[in-house]
Amino acid sequence: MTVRVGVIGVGMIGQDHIRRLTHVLSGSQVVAVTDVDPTRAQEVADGLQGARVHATGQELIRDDDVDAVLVASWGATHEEYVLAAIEAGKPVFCEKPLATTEEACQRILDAEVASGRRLVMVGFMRRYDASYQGVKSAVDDGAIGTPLLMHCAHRNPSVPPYGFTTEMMITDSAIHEIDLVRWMFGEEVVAATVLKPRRSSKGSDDLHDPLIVLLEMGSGVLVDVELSLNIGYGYDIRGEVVGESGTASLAETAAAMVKSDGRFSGGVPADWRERFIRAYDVELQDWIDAVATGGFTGPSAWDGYAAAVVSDACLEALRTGTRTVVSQRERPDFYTKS
Ligand SMILES: NC(=O)c1ccc[n+]([C@@H]2O[C@H](COP(=O)([O-])OP(=O)(O)OC[C@H]3O[C@@H](n4cnc5c(N)ncnc54)[C@H](O)[C@@H]3O)[C@@H](O)[C@H]2O)c1
Ligand SMILES: O[C@H]1[C@H](O)[C@@H](O)[C@H](O)[C@@H](O)[C@H]1O
Repeated sequence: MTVRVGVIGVGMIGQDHIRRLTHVLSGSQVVAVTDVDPTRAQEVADGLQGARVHATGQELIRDDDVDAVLVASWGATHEEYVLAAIEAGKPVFCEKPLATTEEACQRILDAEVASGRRLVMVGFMRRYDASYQGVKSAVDDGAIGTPLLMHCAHRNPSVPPYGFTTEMMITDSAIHEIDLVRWMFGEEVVAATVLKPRRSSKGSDDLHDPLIVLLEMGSGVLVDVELSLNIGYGYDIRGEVVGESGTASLAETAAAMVKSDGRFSGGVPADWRERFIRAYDVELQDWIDAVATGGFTGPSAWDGYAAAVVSDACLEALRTGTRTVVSQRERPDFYTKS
């Protein structure tokens, strides 16, 4: 079966996912697109054979020729589309974040549980990255002993000078590490603290960049996350778990290390598209395969909700400057198979 996909939001990642669905992966075809920028939607459709443009996301979801929906619009718009896809009984891949508040994620959970079918997958692609999987294997196998700490760095070369707020450093960027550590350690974050170091002059005046986020896991594992969103030199994602008897770190990602003239050098990825290109491929193929067989896979709406609860606690910690306890609702049995 070829899964006929409709894409809502055809900006950077929407177009990148369309490229992989069309030219890299198997079993799917992009048959419809929409965007609040109709010119952009038309340009993207023109590059696809026979894809139609819908005026709205709601209209695209109702299209009988669309089997499954991919949401890649701005975070705050995800909720309405995910809810509409659930109502239409169609599988939906939603880019992170699932929604930008705990309340919005709760509405999605309630709707999916009421529908009786697992329809939502959230785009937390780092779980599909070979290097993160290697670190997780070392943790799970006991190769480094009981885990005690994790150090993370999330460095973007730059973010747009307008529109990217300090809060988005949490909701849009740190949300990756929030999901990642829940997956890495198989437990929940119970408290969060956000520290504001000296501000970089490279970001916009109202952006407090960098930030340090401290996440306390239920077992006592402490995670520190450096968020530097105007680091300049490239897209650099780092992670190291410290255990009682060893450490496990993400490897450098350069394809080659060149040694010459008494020096060594290697490339740093330009952006997330380059760094996680394989992870996105594996993640979306996994989704397409699950949709084709009527199953479900990957990070669930519960994972999206759990990350949003922590992200909300981080925002509170950012506002108040204090350690903030995370409390989540009881996990419905519906999500125990994740
Ligand atoms: N997993 C990842 O690593 C990753 C990487 C980049 C972006 N993202 C996520 O993907 C989403 C899009 O990010 P982006 O970088 O592509 O942004 P972008 O601004 O490049 O693209 C977003 C597109 O959505 C459109 N849009 C906005 N509101 C809409 C609405 N209500 N209906 C239809 N279209 C709408 C915009 O016009 C734009 O074309 C965000 O949620 C972001 O967090 C995830
Ligand atoms: O939306 C992007 C994307 O999620 C990237 O993976 C992340 O590194 C950026 O910080 C964020 O702004």
